[in-house]
Amino acid sequence: MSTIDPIEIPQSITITRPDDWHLHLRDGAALASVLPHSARQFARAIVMPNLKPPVTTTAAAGAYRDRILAALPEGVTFEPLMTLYLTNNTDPDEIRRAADTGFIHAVKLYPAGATTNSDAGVTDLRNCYKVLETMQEVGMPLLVHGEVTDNDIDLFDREAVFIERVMRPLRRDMPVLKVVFEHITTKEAAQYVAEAEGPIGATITAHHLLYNRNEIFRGGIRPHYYCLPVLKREEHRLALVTAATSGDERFFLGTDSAPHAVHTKYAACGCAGCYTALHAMELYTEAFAQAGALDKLEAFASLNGPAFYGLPVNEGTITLERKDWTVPESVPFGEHQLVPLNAGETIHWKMA
Ligand SMILES: NC(=O)N[C@@H](CC(=O)O)C(=O)O
Ligand SMILES: [Zn+2]
Ligand SMILES: [Zn+2]
Repeated sequence: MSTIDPIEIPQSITITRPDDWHLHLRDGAALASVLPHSARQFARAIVMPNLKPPVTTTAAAGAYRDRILAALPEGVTFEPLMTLYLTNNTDPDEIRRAADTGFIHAVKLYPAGATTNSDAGVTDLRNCYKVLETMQEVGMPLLVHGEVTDNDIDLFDREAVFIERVMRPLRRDMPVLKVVFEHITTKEAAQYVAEAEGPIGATITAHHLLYNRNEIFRGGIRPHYYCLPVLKREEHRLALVTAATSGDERFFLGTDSAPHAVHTKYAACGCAGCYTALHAMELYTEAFAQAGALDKLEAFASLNGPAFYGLPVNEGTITLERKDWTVPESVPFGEHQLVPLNAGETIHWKMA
């Protein structure tokens, strides 16, 4: 993967322990399989609520948090930062209850039908204005899967159209609401976030920093590179790399690691999602090294996210070494198997 002269790149890099600000942990036996991968690298993660059924109440989020903590291996510390799934019917009182818990850190907007397990999502954000006002009042961030779902809008344009049709009107009407534009994939989104007024941040995945849409079709159709929002053209990847390595504190790490059992990826209608929790920090380090910006990795991975969420920076550090290793072909996923991104490929950085 690396394109830079090896002598310019250090043999190792040590940074403050990072967090993952966008993660899918699933539930049950699947949760127990994937959780150690994240906990090995990250101290905390914003845990997505798109379970079946979705996590729509404070009580459900509390129970899910308990299951996550119970699934942690002996002696491993990891703090799940819980979220609620916004629906057309979310009650403003639920937001107040959530804010009072101290363990619910955000509310997630899935436009209905936009992605995996989004059927219960919001059909029209105007249904939610009372709830959004309450969120604004109590300082609860709104995390946004930013894609329109209209069938007349091209799949590759759905994020850019979302900015104009949903993001700008929303933020004009709710100027104090903290918003995270999740897993941004386009130069339009990167530019919007960099220039917008008011409290806004964005997460960027490792795969959108490393790959453009050719990767989905290289030598044949490769379902493990299919996620939503889908990988975009090279010019967009370059804009994301520029944003992530800029030092701008609005941009922070969110893997969007989204595990799906192998038989649901190799299917006539395969699921969207890339599994990167296994080697996330190695992939981000690769992306920053390729850009000659390893000095900007710590801000992106460990400092900007806590600043946005008003949480302390982690204690302790992690070290990544320049060392080749091969990503396994598959890993257990409950009673099934899961194929990680880059399965069978050589990665040039390894967590020490
Ligand atoms: N990113 C994905 O492609 N899939 C995610 C959902 C999401 O984050 O949109 C999933 O839960 O599988
Ligand atoms: Zn999403
Ligand atoms: Zn996601």
